[in-house]
Amino acid sequence: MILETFGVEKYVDEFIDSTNYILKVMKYEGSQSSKPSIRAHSDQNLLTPLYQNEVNGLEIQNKDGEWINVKPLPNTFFVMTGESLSVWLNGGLRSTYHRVMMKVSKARCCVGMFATPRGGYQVKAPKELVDDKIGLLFKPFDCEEFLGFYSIHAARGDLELILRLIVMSKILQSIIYVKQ
Ligand SMILES: O=C(O)CCC(=O)C(=O)O
Ligand SMILES: [Fe+2]
Repeated sequence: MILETFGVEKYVDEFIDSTNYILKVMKYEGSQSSKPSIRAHSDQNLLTPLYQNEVNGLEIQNKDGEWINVKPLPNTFFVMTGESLSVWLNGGLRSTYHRVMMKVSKARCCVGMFATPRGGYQVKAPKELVDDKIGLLFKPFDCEEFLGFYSIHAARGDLELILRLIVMSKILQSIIYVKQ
């Protein structure tokens, strides 16, 4: 549906063939802490459909910086866009900046299907989405290589570098969106 919206549905097969899926089951104990159970971030993959057991906790940030509670609806998936999709669409969709804040004592269970570009596939916007006005906004990259680099540095505790990368990506994002 997203590819159709952007008029690039001819890439659907290539897109699906180059995607891996990781199913993650998460459980958060109930808590009323003011600290997030998952810090604010954007997923680095393509898309994340989430199913929640009707317990609040997920929040997303809007363009004005306000945190909005995502009300879990029965029999409904909530789909978040990741950084790789944003790159593939040449900035056409913004990745969803989100966090988990537990405010109730009831435990929250959540299932997420993380659709991630396969290793060896270069995430690059198709030519139809690159015009003379905005050009190619992001350097093509291999998501698996990037995630490997990211986790090695996170495991080494190289937090300063990670934080710098996150700040840089946020600055780049704001420059790109101001440009648009
Ligand atoms: O539990 C959730 O609703 C979101 C989890 C999440 O953001 C993640 O695992 O990246
Ligand atoms: Fe996430």
